[in-house]
Amino acid sequence: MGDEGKSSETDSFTSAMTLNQTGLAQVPPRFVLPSSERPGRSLLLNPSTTTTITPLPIIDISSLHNPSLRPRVIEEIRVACEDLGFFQVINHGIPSMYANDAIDAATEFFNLPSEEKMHLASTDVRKPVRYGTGLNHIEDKVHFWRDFIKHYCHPISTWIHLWPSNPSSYKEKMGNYAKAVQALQEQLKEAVLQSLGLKADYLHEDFEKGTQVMVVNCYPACPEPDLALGMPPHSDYGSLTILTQSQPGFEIMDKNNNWRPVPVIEGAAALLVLLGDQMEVISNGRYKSVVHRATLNKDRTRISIASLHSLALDKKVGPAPELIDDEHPLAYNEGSFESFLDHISGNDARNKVRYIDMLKRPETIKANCMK
Ligand SMILES: O=C(O)CCC(=O)C(=O)O
Ligand SMILES: [Fe+2]
Repeated sequence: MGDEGKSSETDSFTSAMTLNQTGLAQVPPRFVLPSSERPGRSLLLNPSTTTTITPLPIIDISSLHNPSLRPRVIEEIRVACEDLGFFQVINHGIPSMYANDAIDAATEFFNLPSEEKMHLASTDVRKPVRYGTGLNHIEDKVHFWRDFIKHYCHPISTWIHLWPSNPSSYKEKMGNYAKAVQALQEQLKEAVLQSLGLKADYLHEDFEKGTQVMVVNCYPACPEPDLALGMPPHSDYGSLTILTQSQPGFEIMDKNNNWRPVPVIEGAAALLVLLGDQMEVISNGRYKSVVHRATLNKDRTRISIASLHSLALDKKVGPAPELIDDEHPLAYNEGSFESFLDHISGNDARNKVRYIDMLKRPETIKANCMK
């Protein structure tokens, strides 16, 4: 790497955009991952693969409102959830302007001088607004190539005054997108529950008391994208995540442990839908939360906005009783995300322990291994 002489220079970076503008030729050593964790093994990028690549599901959900066509859409959702825990939706009713405006507001925010953003900096995962960057020492030990801001949304009226007030349009643009995504999530959650054979209003009151957190990520262009990651592999803890990305970089892991890049579909305004750990538990393991990661681009900064929807932090989530039977014995213990937070230390981004792993019943893990 030839980085020794650079360390004082790279240590002085305090923001993703600052790093971007310096035109570094090499990745500073603290971002370089051990070779086994580097990203260069995506299925589409690996010519030696013999697996047949099936396209990732894109579901047109305009017919969800049509009683006679709804079952067909629900069936498509069931297949995608069983296979990948992931799908993209089109014709979802959210004008593309909303996502574009939110991405523009995020870009303006991340372009601000770092001193301004640092007012919101924190490593406390329970903070309602939290700015962090892998490019300085907020997240010590392991550094990932991103800046991010996380903020609570649900209900927006309670939290929005805490969101950034610079750029001045941030609250309005991010707020419009957040509200639209919350409404979409409601429809998708009902469809996913129905696809499991549950009632659309299963745990309705608990979901009403749940949370929506927007995670707004900025991944600056990276001179050596094969050596680092923007976000390490993880699954989201909630029920559903809805994600939009300005550039390619998002990847999911399929059943064969292959990384599958999710391209940006030009003109389609597709939104990405990810099943989280809580949905895996509710489904008693029929569906699995999707493991995903963010890779980096050499020339372009990438923004992604992940809207994480979950049951309340203190809600003990367990499998739906309707989904436990002789063929599908109880596979998870009940447990709240709050109790998980009490058990892990430090920042989620560098913690390899997953919430779902805390909930899996040991005898089920053993039984699955023996299959
Ligand atoms: O940036 C991405 O595409 C992934 C973001 C993500 O997984 C998250 O914020 O939880
Ligand atoms: Fe995620």
